Amino acid sequence: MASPPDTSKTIKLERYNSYLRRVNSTKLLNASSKLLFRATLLVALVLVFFFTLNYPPFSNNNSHHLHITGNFLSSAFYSGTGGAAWEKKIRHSSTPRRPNGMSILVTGAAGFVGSHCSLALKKRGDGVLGLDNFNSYYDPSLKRARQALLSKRQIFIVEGDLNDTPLLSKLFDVVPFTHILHLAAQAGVRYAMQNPQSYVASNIAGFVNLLEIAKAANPQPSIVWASSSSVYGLNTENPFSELHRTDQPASLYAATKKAGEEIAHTYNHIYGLALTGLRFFTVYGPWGRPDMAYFFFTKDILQGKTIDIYQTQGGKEVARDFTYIDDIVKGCLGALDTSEKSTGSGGKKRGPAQLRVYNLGNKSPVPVGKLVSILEGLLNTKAKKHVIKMPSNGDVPYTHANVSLAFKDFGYKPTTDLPTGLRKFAKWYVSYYGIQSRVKKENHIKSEHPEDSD
Ligand SMILES: O=C(O)[C@H]1O[C@H](OP(=O)(O)OP(=O)(O)OC[C@H]2O[C@@H](n3ccc(=O)[nH]c3=O)[C@H](O)[C@@H]2O)[C@H](O)[C@@H](O)[C@H]1O
Repeated sequence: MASPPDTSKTIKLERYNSYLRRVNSTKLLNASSKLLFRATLLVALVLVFFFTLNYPPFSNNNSHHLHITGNFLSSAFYSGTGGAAWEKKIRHSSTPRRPNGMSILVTGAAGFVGSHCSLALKKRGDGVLGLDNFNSYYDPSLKRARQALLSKRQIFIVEGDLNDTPLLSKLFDVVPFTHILHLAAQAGVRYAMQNPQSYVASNIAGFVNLLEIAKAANPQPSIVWASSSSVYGLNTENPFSELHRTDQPASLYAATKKAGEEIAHTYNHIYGLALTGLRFFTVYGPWGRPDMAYFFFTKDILQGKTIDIYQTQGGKEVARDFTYIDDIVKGCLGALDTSEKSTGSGGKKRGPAQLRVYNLGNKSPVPVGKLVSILEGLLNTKAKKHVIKMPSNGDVPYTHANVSLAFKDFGYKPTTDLPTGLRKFAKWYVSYYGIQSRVKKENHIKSEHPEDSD
């Protein structure tokens, strides 16, 4: 009889295998609980992130917020926006202090025209909330200084971009703005050759984004926005009237502003938004833009640097209808005051709405050579002039506004001539840049406190 097989080894092996299975299953258990623990931690962190921002996106009655919250979180995180305190500041800044006052969102509020208009609106009792991305197209410290000035007058500027849809939506959720004064833009005629995309991003994409938000808002705001004298481009009729051709822009800047006018037509036509475009003519004055000729000429003259003075290809002087900031502010307020209500609601047009375009100029073109001689007198310094043919950079030879339409509709009447306006600018300039002692001594320009200049 065959002896039974020796199973002792098999039994040992089975015991060993069962031991291994136990060990492995414990390991597996450990690994999966670790995984579970980490996932829970991650979820908890995300939740903490939501709630520390104190931002109530899910209780919002606008359903589109649900899918844009993620984007808003990123913008909120980087710009320090969101939260009850932030919303309170926004409401406080936007609340009118006069009966029937407006509640206005001013885009580009840290900019030249934006800061002046914000102060003027606040002064008469309107509620003003600013929006500005503080980009570095020119020295952002000047924008910060304007912001400080506005802040002293209880005007809050939200730091954000026109293309930040969730941010704009949020602002309209917090405040039912009656008006938008849209001045944020990529400005400058010549810079368009260096950075064309920035013009498309701000002046076209950003504008469309703002209009999308405005058309969906309830109530829809009325909108006044900055177009430009540059839309007249190669127009040769003179002075420029709103009836003249604007289909021959000479620069991409002008083309984007002209595109803005056509886009405004579309949103008025489809959604009933009331829109007014203002064609500004070379605006100058205290707190101005350092990229503009009168500003950098002043700087260069004081520093003894050579300045280029452009002539047309035919050897004629280049001229501009330089318009003083206070006149432009009056024009902006006049346009706001005569704006009718938008007619749409819930993103749908309910009837025809107002659509307007106005020139805001000075009716009095001045050659650039004359501008320089006025500055030389004010600064008591001879400029080192380099007269050259105007490069092919998008500039036009002259501008000259006919403003009779703006006069008829809201009494627009420019009152500051170039020598008077440049004197005010020079006073501000020497004070702001702290060079008053030198200029004052030599030129008897009494510096004025920057706040007095608006
Ligand atoms: O009305 C507008 O819609 C635009 O106005 C402004 O553009 P412009 O009228 O071109 O002003 P600005 O650059 O100050 O040049 C002034 C003059 O100096 C000449 N110029 C310029 C530079 C130079 O080196 N030499 C020179 O002679 C130059 O040829 C011109 O004749 C705004 O910048 C623009 O954003 C837009 O708002």
